[in-house]
Amino acid sequence: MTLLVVTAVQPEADAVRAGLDDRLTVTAVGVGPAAAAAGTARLLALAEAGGRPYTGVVFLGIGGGFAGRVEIGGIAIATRSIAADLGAESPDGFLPIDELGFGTARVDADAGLVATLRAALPDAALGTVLTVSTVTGTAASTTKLTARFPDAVAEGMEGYGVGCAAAGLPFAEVRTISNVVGPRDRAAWRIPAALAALTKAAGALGLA
Ligand SMILES: O=C(O)c1cccc(C(=O)CC[C@H]2O[C@@H](n3cnc4c(=O)[nH]cnc43)[C@H](O)[C@@H]2O)c1
Repeated sequence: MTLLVVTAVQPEADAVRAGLDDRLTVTAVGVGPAAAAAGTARLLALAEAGGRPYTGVVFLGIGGGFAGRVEIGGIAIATRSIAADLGAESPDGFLPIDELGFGTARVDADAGLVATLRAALPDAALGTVLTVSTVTGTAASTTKLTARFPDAVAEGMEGYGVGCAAAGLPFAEVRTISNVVGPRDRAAWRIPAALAALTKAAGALGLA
């Protein structure tokens, strides 16, 4: 498989590069679903136009972990990436786009990629990884998300966008945990620990 490996920002790409073998390239495509989708789609299109198409896409980056599911410094492997805030607000609560009939907020991870990643990262948490445009920062929002997505293990801002750009190519999202999803506490973020775990997680891709 010729994998395109993408991250959100350059420090993540640098951490991933430290764990990758030379066969794979890694590119920072930007923060948030729109930038990540656009950047990933451009890289895929350029490779295809150049006659050297990628055959799979993996996003690696730091993320927030849901309490009790994955610890800070731990690793989460997405079984699916879901845009948690893609839909409509209503007096009766949030209506996901899937219920509105305008498409889906969900991208399933490739089973083969997930199996490879799980084998290489046996301690990783497995489950839904949520994509948001606004980092969750209150207990109330956290409660709403965990009620809607009881199998959510982590939260990020790019996975769904990258999965959309993959457009049916095998896709996977891996998050290393920098913080607990909940009331904003910037001082509690452990970005260096999450970046170190990214380097470890990247080594798994050499098996893909
Ligand atoms: O709130 C802050 O002061 C703050 C400080 C440092 C970083 C941020 C971010 O918003 C980083 C967003 C960036 O990192 C990913 N990420 C990491 N943790 C989370 C999270 O709990 N929820 C969503 N995204 C997270 C994200 O994918 C971005 O690339 C804020």
